[in-house]
Amino acid sequence: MTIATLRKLAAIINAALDTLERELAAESLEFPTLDAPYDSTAPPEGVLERESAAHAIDLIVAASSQLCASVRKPTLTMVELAWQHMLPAALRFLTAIDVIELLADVGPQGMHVQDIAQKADVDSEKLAHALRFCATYHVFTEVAPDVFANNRLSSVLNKGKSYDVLQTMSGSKYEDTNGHAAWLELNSSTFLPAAASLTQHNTDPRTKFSKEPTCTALARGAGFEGKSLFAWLEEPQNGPALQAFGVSMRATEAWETQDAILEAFDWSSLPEGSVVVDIGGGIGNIVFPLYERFPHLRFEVQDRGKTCMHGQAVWNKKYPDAIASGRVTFREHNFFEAQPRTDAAVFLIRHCVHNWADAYAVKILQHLRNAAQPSTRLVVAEHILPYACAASVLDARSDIPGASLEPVPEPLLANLGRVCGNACSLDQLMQSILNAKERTLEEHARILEGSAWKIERVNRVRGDRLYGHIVAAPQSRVG
Ligand SMILES: C[S@@+](CC[C@H](N)C(=O)[O-])C[C@H]1O[C@@H](n2cnc3c(N)ncnc32)[C@H](O)[C@@H]1O
Repeated sequence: MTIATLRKLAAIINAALDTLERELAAESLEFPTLDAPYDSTAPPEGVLERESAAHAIDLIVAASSQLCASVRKPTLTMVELAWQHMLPAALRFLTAIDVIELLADVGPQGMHVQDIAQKADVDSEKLAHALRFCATYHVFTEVAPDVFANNRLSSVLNKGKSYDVLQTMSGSKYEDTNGHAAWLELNSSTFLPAAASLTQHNTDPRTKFSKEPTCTALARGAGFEGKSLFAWLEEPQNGPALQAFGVSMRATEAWETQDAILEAFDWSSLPEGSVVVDIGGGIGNIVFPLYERFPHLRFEVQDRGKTCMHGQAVWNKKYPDAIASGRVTFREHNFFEAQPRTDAAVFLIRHCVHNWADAYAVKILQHLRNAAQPSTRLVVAEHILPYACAASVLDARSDIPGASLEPVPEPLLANLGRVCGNACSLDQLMQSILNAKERTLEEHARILEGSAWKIERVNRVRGDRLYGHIVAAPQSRVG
């Protein structure tokens, strides 16, 4: 490492800022300020979603975090990493007492902690320190000593209801939200015991090689060994967690390029009345944009019984005609049993294979293969984990259209470091709560080939380096 290497990182940041400035200036727009709430519909946000701007932002995130890791005293960085769990703990506290919605009502001048504490009936000193901790990581702005306002980051956790309405609610506050507050709640409470138990689980001779969903770090930590996460979530005492889980799936849409599902497959090429079956579709949220944009298609969402019931209620509220007209159906179906729909044009499976170790994932995919017609296509929507080193021939899989990744500038990590951090965190979460994983392209290819599907192409919507839609066609039938 030399100063010249550090300057290369700074040059990457400067060049990427030039790109952002150019793209925004072309439309007489400014970069959105960190001090104002996030509005995904504002014109600058549309520009920032475009491929070239999104890539420039990735380069800034990768280069700036690599620069910080390079220049800062290592002991300070490692101490900071050891404390990372405190941030979601503080955010959960603030979300639970609806601070974000309270601050949304007062706007940029913010509110004094004494007033927030009085309304929320909590200790003002503890509250001030939690808010300052978050503001130090750019979530909330401390506009004056002990006066805090929402900003671009904190506003993402807004549950979309006024503070006063939230105080009158007896049921889940997460219903009809963007899912981000529910995702925070789930990860900072329900899933938290997994982190504390991971080392014990991975070193105990009884459990360290387990690939079973019933013998996980979370099951050990939360005391439900012998049951799977999904079965445990359905127990009566876990009603709020199950509901938070369902709603939090909405937040997962932010992992992908906006409305990526619309470009994940050539949906318009499907004949009138074609059926798209969303396997393990949860409440059917990924179907929302497809339902709106492609009126010639019909949809079946399959999941476990309770989730289907929840999904039907969500659809009846959001699209009263959808189920009534028969264009959307829900079916309780266990994807480890024979697939009842043999007329599917597309089997869509999003964020399900990452919940299972390879042997289980192959079983799920085999059932789909056995129900496929020659024209049926499988669309697997998942992360495609890039290696942290320069991509090998195997990772690029250059024989598969769309699989290769553009090289990144030196000296960045090949997976753009922190840009890949969320996918790697999810990978670790999957391991600790389900003995499962996010997969590299090689790992995806292995389970698909093992279930007689042949990858036709990988759609990386608008150049997305982390997330892919793998389109596969049936190979010769398996048993
Ligand atoms: C991570 S969620 C993904 C939901 C949805 N596909 C999405 O992308 O938002 C996994 C889904 O698999 C469902 N699931 C788990 N086990 C299942 C099974 N044996 N049969 C059918 N669905 C199952 C869960 O209920 C959950 O809705």
